[in-house]
Amino acid sequence: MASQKQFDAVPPFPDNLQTVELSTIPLAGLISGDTKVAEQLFAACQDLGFFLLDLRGDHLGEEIINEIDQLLNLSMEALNLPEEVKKRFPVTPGKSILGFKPRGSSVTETRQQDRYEMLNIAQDGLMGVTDLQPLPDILLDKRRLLTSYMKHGHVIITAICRTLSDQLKIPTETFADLHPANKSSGTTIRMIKAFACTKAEERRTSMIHHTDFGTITLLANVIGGLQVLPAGELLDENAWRWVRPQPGLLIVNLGDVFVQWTGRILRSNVHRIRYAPGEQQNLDRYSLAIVGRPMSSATMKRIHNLGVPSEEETDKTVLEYEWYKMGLVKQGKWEMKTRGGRVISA
Ligand SMILES: O=C(O)CCC(=O)C(=O)O
Ligand SMILES: [Fe+2]
Repeated sequence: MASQKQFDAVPPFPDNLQTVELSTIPLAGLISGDTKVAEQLFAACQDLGFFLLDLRGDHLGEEIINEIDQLLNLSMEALNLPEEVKKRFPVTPGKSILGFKPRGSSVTETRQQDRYEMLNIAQDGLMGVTDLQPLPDILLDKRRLLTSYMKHGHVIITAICRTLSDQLKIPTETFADLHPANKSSGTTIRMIKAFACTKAEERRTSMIHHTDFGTITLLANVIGGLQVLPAGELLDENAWRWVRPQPGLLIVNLGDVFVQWTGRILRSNVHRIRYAPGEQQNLDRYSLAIVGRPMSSATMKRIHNLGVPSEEETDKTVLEYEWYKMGLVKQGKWEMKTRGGRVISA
């Protein structure tokens, strides 16, 4: 998450909102393999599939906070480039999420147009697995910063993978080995701009509720807007809870691949971008994510065989499964619901 400086520059997140209680995991304890921290992380990944990662007071963590500050500023510059520039680097609908996604190209739960833009930059290009995708100069100029952040994200993802494997009592490197930085994957750095809402009718969903497809998402933002649905019904607006952004804390959540790999022990929770609350609503909201995926050739097959039988087994590769899910989502045939979170019964 960004530094205190960035938080001081915007109106405060209101105190009177219903927020979700998230576990706070210290990065230092995660990396050093502290047992209590590992247990706490595993519990959070089963109970909600969301937790906070405290980057403060750790050398690597402080470096990451500094990079996030710079990259949030870069996100603002990139997403405010003239439309004709952004249009030269577009996503390819149905084929690739790399590039700029324009505002309003998807819908929300009310079938209204979305209220966000985003840019995805591939890990593959930054790590030299493939050529870097075409990008505007202001981003090419920051290639070193983007690559460094990507590598740091990979360190965090690897540490979380090791902790989860250990807690599931399978070989430590099981999940980490499926995330090599030098093999093709759908992992991206994602920059998002959710638009200010100055009129009452604009205070609605910006990005529709969803679960993340991959394994681990690392999210940094300053202005509120993210909501999760801990329990209850999608259409019950009272069941949604706000996530309070905090300086130095990354928001981490698990995606669908971990649910499949663990026969639904780990949880991929529904979330969405609502609107920025309180006085923050007058500002555009920028968020920066590393959307972590395993290597594309990995399969979705179950890896962990304790626990209950899973009714959603599939042999598809990660890449095949992603487009399969996207296809069903487009046709409105994919039930967007929280999955996983089962207690190990063996
Ligand atoms: O920006 C946020 O708060 C959440 C973004 C998100 O959920 C996503 O990109 O999958
Ligand atoms: Fe998400």
